[in-house]
Amino acid sequence: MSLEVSNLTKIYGPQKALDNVSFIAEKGQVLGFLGPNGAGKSTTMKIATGFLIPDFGDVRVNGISVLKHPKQVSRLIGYLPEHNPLYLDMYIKEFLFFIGGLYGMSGQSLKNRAAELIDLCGLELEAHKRIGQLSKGYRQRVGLAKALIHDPEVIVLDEPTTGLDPNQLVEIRKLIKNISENKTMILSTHIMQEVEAICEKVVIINRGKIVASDLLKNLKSEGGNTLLILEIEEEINLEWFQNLGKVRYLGPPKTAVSIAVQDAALARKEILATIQEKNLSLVSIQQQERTLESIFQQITQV
Ligand SMILES: Nc1ncnc2c1ncn2[C@@H]1O[C@H](COP(=O)(O)OP(=O)(O)OP(=O)(O)O)[C@@H](O)[C@H]1O
Repeated sequence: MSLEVSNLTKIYGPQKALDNVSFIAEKGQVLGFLGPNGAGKSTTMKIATGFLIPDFGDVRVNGISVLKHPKQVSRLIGYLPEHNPLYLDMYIKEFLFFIGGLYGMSGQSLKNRAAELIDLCGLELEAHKRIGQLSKGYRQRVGLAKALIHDPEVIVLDEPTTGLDPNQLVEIRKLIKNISENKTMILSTHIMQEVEAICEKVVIINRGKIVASDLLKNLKSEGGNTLLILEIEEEINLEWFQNLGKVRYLGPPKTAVSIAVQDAALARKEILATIQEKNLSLVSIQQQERTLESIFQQITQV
């Protein structure tokens, strides 16, 4: 089952929060939806799950329009919103029965499904507590169980690990990876390690526009596997190093740049030759493997 986002535009007053956003998430492939704060991730997720109407564009789940058939689509999608809303006075099971009821589930099949999710989401030991008594990590697990109760084909998770401690983080990531099998999953985040650990495909949004969309492995190899960080005392003109690979300023000030290169040894020689030829003062050249984090910074920093 695919989720196809087509030409979404959303305007808030004078601000275009989304500007012609399109991408496709496909079955069996976790799609990491990345962007800095305020880029438009949650707005896209809310529209995709039928909670917000766009000014232009549509989202189709298996060809079914969320604008024309919001109820039908909501049965196909499980959504964990950024601020995971839960009923704090309810017990976990009671809450899952309540949510299942909203999807028309009842009787033994609902009981079985709730028990299955309590097990899958590692909630057994806490099952006797009210949701308000749970830690943040366990509340996230309840949010995941809630999103999965109706066994949706498409799962949309908006920053599911924000605020978790390192142990909870690893556990929840494992859980997300497990439940993603044979499903279509969109995971919105700004944590790069999370994407490296879970996702096959990456879509990067910046200031409401899609700036990259590719398989993670393609994105990482594109434009060179090594990043050279050059700092000199003078202001750098990007054109000096453009023939070596993708160059971006790291500042202001414009005295440091990152250059994504294929052949680091050759590029270093050429950089030194340019510095000598132009009589510039070298501060440092550092070499890093190109990680998703450095790609993200290169793409989303001005
Ligand atoms: N209801 C609203 N009214 C006005 N502006 C809004 C509203 N909702 C979102 N925005 C603006 O739209 C832009 C995109 O917001 P959105 O929440 O989608 O970003 P995000 O990528 O999810 O950010 P974060 O990572 O910080 O959660 C932001 O500039 C935000 O202030």
